[in-house]
Amino acid sequence: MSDSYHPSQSAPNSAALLAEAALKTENLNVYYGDKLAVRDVSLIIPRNRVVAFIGPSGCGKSTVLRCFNRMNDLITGARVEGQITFYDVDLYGKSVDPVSVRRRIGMVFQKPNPFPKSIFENIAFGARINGYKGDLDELVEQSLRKAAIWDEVKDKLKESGLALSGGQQQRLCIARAVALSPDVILMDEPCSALDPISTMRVEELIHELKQQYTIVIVTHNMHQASRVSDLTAFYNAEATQKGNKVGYLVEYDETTKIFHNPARQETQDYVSGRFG
Ligand SMILES: Nc1ncnc2c1ncn2[C@@H]1O[C@H](COP(=O)(O)OP(=O)(O)OP(=O)(O)O)[C@@H](O)[C@H]1O
Repeated sequence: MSDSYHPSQSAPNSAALLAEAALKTENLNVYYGDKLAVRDVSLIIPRNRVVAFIGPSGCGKSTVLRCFNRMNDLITGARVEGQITFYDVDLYGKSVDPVSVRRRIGMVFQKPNPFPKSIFENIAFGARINGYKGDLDELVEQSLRKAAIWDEVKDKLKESGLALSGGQQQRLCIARAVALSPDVILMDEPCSALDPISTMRVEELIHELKQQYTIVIVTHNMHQASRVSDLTAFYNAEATQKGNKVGYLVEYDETTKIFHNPARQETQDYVSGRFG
């Protein structure tokens, strides 16, 4: 085990953690084929908090994020060891249906990916196939309002979601995730394809959404991590003897601590831009 790994620092004992644990990983290892991609991640994602994952490219941020809603199940050869619990239920337990996991733990991707359908159908479609029995008009309006895009689209609900700007498309995708009433929303670099104004809108939206949802966001933008998150997990990667790189969690704590007074020198080096 590397000198840089200190398990005690992967579980902060801070005020931000006083909320109930929504997600918890214990000694999580993720492999692609026989290659270990991330090792020994233990952390708690508290309910109704925003947690940012930061770190250099390839350190496993997206890999860990995808474990939270079993998206890695869809990648041939991907394998998880250790435990992930979602409100104390083993997320990888034999009786757990990955599709229902993804309903409760939604995901927004780097590139906005609306369905090639109307704005209305982008929201209504998922609800309908999930057997939603309520008023679809109401659901569409409420979801678009929660994603702060209702005013911009309310007069063109029949138009294609693909005709919206990139920033609007991303908020539409957030509305689509919200419409399924998830507990957690995972966001994998949700602003990296957006201009600064759209980015600001999405960041404001994250602030609003955390009243109701738990959010985990992967971001390369450290200003964004410091603006939007309550807690930050810093990952790094190191070369193994075989010459592969393996990611690990260096430090996890309140965002202000990670950015202004981290416990580890490698965190300090990264947040001050000295590497990565
Ligand atoms: N589908 C896949 N198949 C095989 N290996 C993968 C796959 N996805 C990721 N990896 C490997 O797992 C490791 C971690 O990748 P991951 O994308 O999780 O890192 P990341 O920190 O999110 O990187 P980035 O910031 O560049 O998105 C890398 O070595 C990567 O090559």
